[in-house]
Amino acid sequence: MIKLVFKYLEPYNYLQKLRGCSSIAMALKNSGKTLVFVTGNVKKLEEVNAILEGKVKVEARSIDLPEFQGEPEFISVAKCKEAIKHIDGPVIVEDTCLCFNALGGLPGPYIKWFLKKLGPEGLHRMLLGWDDKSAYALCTFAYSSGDPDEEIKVFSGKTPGTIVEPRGPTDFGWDPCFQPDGFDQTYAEMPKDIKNDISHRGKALAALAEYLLSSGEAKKKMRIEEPDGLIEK
Ligand SMILES: O=c1nc[nH]c2c1ncn2[C@H]1C[C@H](O)[C@@H](COP(=O)(O)OP(=O)(O)OP(=O)(O)O)O1
Ligand SMILES: [Mg+2]
Repeated sequence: MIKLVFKYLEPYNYLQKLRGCSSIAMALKNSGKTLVFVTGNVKKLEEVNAILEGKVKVEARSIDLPEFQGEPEFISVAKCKEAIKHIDGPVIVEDTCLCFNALGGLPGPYIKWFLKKLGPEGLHRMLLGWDDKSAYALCTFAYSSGDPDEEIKVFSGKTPGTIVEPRGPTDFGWDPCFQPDGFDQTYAEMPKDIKNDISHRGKALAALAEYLLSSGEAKKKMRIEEPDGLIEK
């Protein structure tokens, strides 16, 4: 009997659902083809490894991909097309946006440069003239099976929150100034497993894992197996 591990996606349940998803890990283990995550950001890699730990083995390749402009899906697909030039086999990349609602979604995909020049404190100050401090973090993964003729698939995760005065450790980007809705801690202050459970990245990876589990094509490419009893519908 086949069980769909990811039927719907609710906060707090992403990791629990991923934990039930060991067939992906088994498949990738047996496949000889490892899923390669191309990123130049070690903190992203840490989170991806923590979220997929024991389920999907991800091999990292540090390549500084171009910073494309445009809508998040376009950027992610463009990064993926660039990445598959360097990798033989299945590849994932992701692009992360931080979008301020008062600013029509900006900085969005350009957050990297705003963060670099202004820091988390400056990001908070950008909204001082606005009553609306709401924002959302958006993560867009793009997956290629490795076959350049095949369509690149996109998986997104979005977490709403508020831009606050920075609080907590400063080791990962804009985490200190983003407080997700329903929490009184910023991403930086909260335990890593809680962030990963509710984050833009956790949600996007849950959607990606669901696809890998349910897609016949991906299963064939990576020889994903579904042992009887592990999954049910
Ligand atoms: O969960 C996060 N919490 C806080 N900050 C974050 C997060 N995720 C990305 N960030 C930062 C990194 C970069 O300053 C910008 C996204 O830009 P983005 O192009 O996607 O990342 P990147 O260039 O560092 O790595 P990559 O080589 O995968 O493109 O936001
Ligand atoms: Mg980048």
